Amino acid sequence: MSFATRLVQAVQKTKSVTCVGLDPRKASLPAPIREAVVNDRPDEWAAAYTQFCMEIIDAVAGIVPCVKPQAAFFEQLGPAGMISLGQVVAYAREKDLLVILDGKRNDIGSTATAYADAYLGADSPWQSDSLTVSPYLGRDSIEPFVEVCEKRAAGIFVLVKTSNPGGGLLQNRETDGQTVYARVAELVTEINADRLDSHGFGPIGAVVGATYPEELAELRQAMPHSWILIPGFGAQGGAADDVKAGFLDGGLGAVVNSSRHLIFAHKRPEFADKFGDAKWQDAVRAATEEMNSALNVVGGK
Ligand SMILES: O=C(O)c1cc(=O)[nH]c(=O)n1[C@@H]1O[C@H](COP(=O)(O)O)[C@@H](O)[C@H]1O
Repeated sequence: MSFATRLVQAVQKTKSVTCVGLDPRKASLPAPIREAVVNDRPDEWAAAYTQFCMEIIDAVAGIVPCVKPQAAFFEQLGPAGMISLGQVVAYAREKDLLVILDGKRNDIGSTATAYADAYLGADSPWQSDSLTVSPYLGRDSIEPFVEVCEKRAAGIFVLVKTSNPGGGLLQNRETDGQTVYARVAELVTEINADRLDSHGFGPIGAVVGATYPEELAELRQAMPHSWILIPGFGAQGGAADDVKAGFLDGGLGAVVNSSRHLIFAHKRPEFADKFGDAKWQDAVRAATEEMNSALNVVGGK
């Protein structure tokens, strides 16, 4: 079954469009996890990240469709971090969560094939369900991912309009009367066109930030066959009303990522007193349930 169809089913089963971002950061880890690191060694931190992410996965399994491990935080720890990333991906899949690996990879076509095989291929050591991909090397750099997606029923999310304030420098540039992000969206739609599942979704999703609600509305129209991954909710200022335009009629078509606001919820004033470091897992679950409710109100399934 294609990744897009599996995402439809996961959203319907969990009645949630929340994606929990797994972005472990040393300084923000709850005390019970941090205290296990005695000698400040990368392998100790890696074990802490694995423990932290697995407990988050336990807290949210069944109430969200997917998680998004951010490779950067694991890469910071070197080889031990990469082992941790592999363990976290495997554990999430074991718990029936779809994994969007956030690596923002790409390169010239022949190297893109290696990235595609590495993260999504049949013999991939990671076995991720999907991967975030940069479009700026052009169509021939995306096609190797599409091939692997078809072979292994995987998916990709192409960066179309990112959530950061500086993204517009290139993405909002106009050439031939069209913004660069609109051209990327057109490319995504072209590639999806003859690869649709029974719900009308193709394997090529798109990333559009919650911090740009007007562009999100425009891009929802421009990419009717894409799942849209919407990061920037919570810590970056995006709120439920900002992501409303990302959903198709019926509440499908978008998943909204939040990382810091969910995984470090024990530090947020509204959860700190009730849960604190000792019950940090309960804070993750409460914050995730709160996000689910907020998104359901604005039309997410
Ligand atoms: O591809 C992404 O997930 C992504 C794209 C984007 O435009 N903006 C963005 O914030 N992200 C990622 O989404 C996560 C956001 O984290 P929080 O700001 O803590 O919710 C980080 O892992 C970012 O790398």
